[in-house]
Amino acid sequence: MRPVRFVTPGHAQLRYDRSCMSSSNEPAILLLAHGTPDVLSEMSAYLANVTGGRPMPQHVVEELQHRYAEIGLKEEPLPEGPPLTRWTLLQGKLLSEALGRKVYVGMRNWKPLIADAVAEMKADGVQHATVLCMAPQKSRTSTGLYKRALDKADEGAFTYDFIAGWAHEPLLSKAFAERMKVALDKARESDPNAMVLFTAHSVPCRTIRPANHEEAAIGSAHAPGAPVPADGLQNYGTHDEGDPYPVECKQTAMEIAAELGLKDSEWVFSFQSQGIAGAPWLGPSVEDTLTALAQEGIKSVVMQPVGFLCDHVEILYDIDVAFRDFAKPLGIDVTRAMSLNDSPTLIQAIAKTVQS
Ligand SMILES: C=CC1=C(C)c2cc3[nH]c(cc4nc(cc5[nH]c(cc1n2)c(C)c5CCC(=O)O)C(CCC(=O)O)=C4C)c(C)c3C=C
Ligand SMILES: [Fe+2]
Ligand SMILES: [Fe+2]
Repeated sequence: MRPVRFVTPGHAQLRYDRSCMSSSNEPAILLLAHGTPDVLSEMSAYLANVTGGRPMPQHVVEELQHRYAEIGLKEEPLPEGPPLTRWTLLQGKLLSEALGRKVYVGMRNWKPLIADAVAEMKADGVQHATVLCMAPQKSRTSTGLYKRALDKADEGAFTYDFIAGWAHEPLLSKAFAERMKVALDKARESDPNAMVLFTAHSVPCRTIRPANHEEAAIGSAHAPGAPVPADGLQNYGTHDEGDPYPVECKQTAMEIAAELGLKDSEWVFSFQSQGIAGAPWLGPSVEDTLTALAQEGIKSVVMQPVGFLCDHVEILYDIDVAFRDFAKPLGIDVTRAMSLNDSPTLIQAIAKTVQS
C-alpha cells in the first residue's frame, strides 16, 4: 500500500491509500466525534467551542487543565496526540481497512474539525455521505450538536444520511460485554460479590424535557438574539417528544447485562460527570450510587461507561482518579472495563451500521 497523504497532520498521522477512496457511486463515510484539546493552553478556546461561545469562569478552565494534566496533557503536543483524538482517528483507520474505503473523521470541538473533514470531502467531490456519530445514543447535546455543526459546514454541498443513534446494534453490546467480562472475571477472583456499575454521561435535565412549540421556535443560542436560559446553559434546540438519550443509555446497559448473563441484582446504572455549570443534571450520580452500594455492604465495583467508545478525560480522570478516590473511604474498590478503543467487535459494529 502506497501512503499518499496525511489526513490529520500533527495528530496520529494516519495514512490512507487511494485504493481506499470511495468510488463515485458509493456514499462517503464520515465519523463525527467530540474532540479534545492538544495542549493545556488551548483549554479556554476548546471550552468556548463546547459551550457554543459562552465563556467558562477561570476556575473551571483551571480545574479542567488540572484534570487534563493528570491524564498526561502538557504544554507541548504529545507526539501521539491526546487519547480521544488518537483513538478516534485509529477507529477511522480500522474502519477504512475493514471496508476498503476512505473514512473521513471530523470533531465538533477541536481539531480535526468537522469543517476540515467537510472541506476535504468537498475537494474529493463527494456527492453523498453516510454520517455516523461516535456516540451511540442519540442526544440533543451530543449527536444533535454534531449534526448542527455538519449542516453549517456542509452548506448543502453534498447530501447525507445521518445515523444519530445506533446503540441497538447487537455487536455494540457484544463489544462492551467482551471488555466487561475480562474486568468482572478479574474482580470476582478476589470478591465474588463484585457489582457492575454501568454509566453514561449526564446531561442537564432541561435539555431532555419535551418542548413546547414556543421554545422549539427559539432555535439555538448561536442564533443572534436567542435568549440564554436562566441556568446559563445554551438552548440546545428541542424535540416535542423529549430527548431519547436517557432511555437509550439504560437500554444499552440492559443489553450488555443480558449479553453477560448478569442477574438484575448484579448490576446498577448511574449518570456520571455532571457538568460544572449549575442547574440540575440527570442522576443518580455515581457518587450517590457508590454511597448507597457501600451501605449495602458492596466492597468492589466494576465500572463501564456505555456511551463512550474510547478513552478520554471523563474515563481516565473522572473514573480512574475521582471515583476511585471517592470510593476508597467508603470501603469500595473501583475498577473498570477497558475502553473499546481498538476493539475489533466495535469496528465490526460500526461497519455493519454504516453499511446498513
Ligand atoms: C449526551 C451528552 C454528552 C456527551 C455524550 C458528552 C461527552 C463528552 N463531553 C466531553 C467534555 C466536556 N463536556 C462539557 C460540557 C457538557 N457536556 C454535555 C453533554 C455531553 N457530553 C453538556 C450538556 C455540557 C454542558 C455544556 C454547556 O453549555 O455548559 C465540558 C465543559 C465542562 C463541563 O461542564 O463539564 C467538557 C470539557 C467529552 C470529552 C465527551 C466525550 C467524548
Ligand atoms: Fe460533554
Ligand atoms: Fe462532561
